[in-house]
Amino acid sequence: MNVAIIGASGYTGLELIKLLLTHPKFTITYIANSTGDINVQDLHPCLKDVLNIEVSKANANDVAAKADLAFLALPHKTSMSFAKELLALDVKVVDLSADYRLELDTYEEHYCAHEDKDNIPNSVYGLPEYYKEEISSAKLVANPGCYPTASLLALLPFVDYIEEGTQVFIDAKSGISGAGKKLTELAHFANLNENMMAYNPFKHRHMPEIEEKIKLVKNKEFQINFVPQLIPVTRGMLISVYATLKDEVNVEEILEETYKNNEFVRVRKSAVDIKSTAGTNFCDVFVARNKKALFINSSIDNLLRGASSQAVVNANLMCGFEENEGIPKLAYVP
Ligand SMILES: NC(=O)C1=CN([C@@H]2O[C@H](COP(=O)(O)OP(=O)(O)OC[C@H]3O[C@@H](n4cnc5c(N)ncnc54)[C@H](OP(=O)(O)O)[C@@H]3O)[C@@H](O)[C@H]2O)C=CC1
Ligand SMILES: CC(=O)N[C@@H](CCC(=O)OP(=O)(O)O)C(=O)O
Repeated sequence: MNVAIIGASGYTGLELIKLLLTHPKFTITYIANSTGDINVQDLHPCLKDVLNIEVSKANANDVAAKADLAFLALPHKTSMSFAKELLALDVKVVDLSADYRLELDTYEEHYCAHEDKDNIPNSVYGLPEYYKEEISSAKLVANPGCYPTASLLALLPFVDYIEEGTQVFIDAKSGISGAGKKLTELAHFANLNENMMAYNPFKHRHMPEIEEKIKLVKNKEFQINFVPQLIPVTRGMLISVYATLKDEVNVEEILEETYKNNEFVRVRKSAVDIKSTAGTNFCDVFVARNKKALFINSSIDNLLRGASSQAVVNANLMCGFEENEGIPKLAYVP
């Protein structure tokens, strides 16, 4: 199966290149960024003597001539214009941006005017543990955001047991690669080194994504109080959910039961850490209870489970391959 990567000069684009180079069923036949006219080895010096391919200026007709499926590792808004053209040319799309993740109203409230409204109903939310069947027959998969991936995998098993009307708090910590390769004052070494800070508390665009998916999957409405924070690491994401249960239920059993047939969620017996999932597609989850107080803890690699390896899992399912083909399990430890 021939595949294209658009946005190959970015952080998630590079992760896609690395995953697809060693994938047993996919072959990279086209890679692009906004300008083209450069060899991938000059774009990413880490690929010297590993991959020798010219990077093109992104063009949908060229993608359709060379590939059956395209990964869009593009900023939101840019993605939807490419996706629209590619789908019309019968190319399957896995979109890593936010463009097809939300219902139209929610999207337009938190992002911008949508330019491809017709394809929104055809898109499937690419969280395989909850949408596997739909992903398998999809032509367009909206890969979830990194924060929603880790938060939903932690929270969804417990939604039916949380006291309605109570507050759910999500404390979310991310490595700086979550912000992409663009330079910002926040990401400046002197600002982030040996430092930590919250940003956009209760206002982040992933809060409505989490609320919307809880409603769609579990038909329950919760006020999610989401606080993202930056920590001085390159990759990794640690989520801590705090909530109140209706009853003193066996939370360990609920978690084990939910994920017993899911290869890429590991239920841990103690609090999780980010190094054990870095470099992998795993989401590690741990749960603890103090009377009716609930603590759920999850960790992922924001660039992999939060973006590129989850995108390849979705592509595997869309193409009828095994979910785990070419998906990394060995963490960058120590
Ligand atoms: N980083 C992360 O942890 C996660 C990111 N995501 C999402 O994935 C997407 C990619 O993120 P990330 O890799 O971090 O972003 P980066 O900013 O690192 O890379 C963006 C890429 O998009 C390309 N691009 C921008 N505009 C165009 C255009 N008009 N035509 C062609 N290519 C274009 C850039 O190319 P050029 O070099 O030419 O500008 C670059 O390759 C985003 O939507 C992001 O929100 C999702 C989950 C996690
Ligand atoms: C650390 C950091 O800046 N993280 C990004 C989220 C990355 C991500 O998953 O964003 P998408 O919804 O665009 O896919 C942010 O807060 O905007």
